[in-house]
Amino acid sequence: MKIFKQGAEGRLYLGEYNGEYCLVKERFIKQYRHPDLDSQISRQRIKAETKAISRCLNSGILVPRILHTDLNGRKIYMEYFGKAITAKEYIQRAVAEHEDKVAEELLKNIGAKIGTIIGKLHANNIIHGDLTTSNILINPKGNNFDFNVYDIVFIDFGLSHYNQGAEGKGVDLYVLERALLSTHSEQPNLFEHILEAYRKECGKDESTVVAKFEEVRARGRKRTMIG
Ligand SMILES: Nc1ncnc2c1ncn2[C@@H]1O[C@H](COP(=O)(O)OP(=O)(O)OP(=O)(O)O)[C@@H](O)[C@H]1O
Repeated sequence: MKIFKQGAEGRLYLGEYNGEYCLVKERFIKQYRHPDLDSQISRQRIKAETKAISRCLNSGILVPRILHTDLNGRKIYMEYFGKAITAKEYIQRAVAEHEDKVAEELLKNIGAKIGTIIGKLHANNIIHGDLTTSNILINPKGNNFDFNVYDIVFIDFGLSHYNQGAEGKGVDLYVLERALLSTHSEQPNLFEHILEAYRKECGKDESTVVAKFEEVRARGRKRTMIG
């Protein structure tokens, strides 16, 4: 068993299900939590992830297929994108490996693509819950990595939920903006590129959601100032 990633919440490893090579995501038991509560949270996350993934697939949004869930074993077996890198890595490499103008164009394109997908998620009332560039995969279409030819795959739906209201969507955008500000502080235009494409895609509630996002952001600023 090859451990792929070991974090505080759980571990990822490469496994097999029904003869298919896959990624297994296992959540740890938290000793500090009451066992019943811990088991409830873990089940809730796994269910949230599988539900959101099936909603995404029905809406034509690329996500890893779920091959199997094991609620008692706290495991999800999912499709593994072996050639993919995270959007975080893509953005860092795009900037490091290209001249400014080319890099700006690549960032504009990826921002537009990401914005369109988040717009689609929200048009289908899927709130991701943890939008960061580590939770977006860039999957090359060919065998060799090409900065222009790739699919975008959203992952990590454990904190997701289904909600038609503007608040959840506004918060989703705010979480992403904060993540970009801390992870990609040298690319201040990235969020604007995302928001521009988002507005075109997210449907009839577009202006209500963006107003809500601005309200959430203003609340966040106030909190930061007060400390
Ligand atoms: N289906 C997949 N195919 C390829 N790589 C993946 C896949 N799912 C996750 N990864 C990789 O593993 C990393 C962590 O995945 P994920 O965010 O789902 O796990 P997590 O335990 O919730 O992590 P964290 O708590 O840090 O968010 C991703 O950033 C990505 O690099």
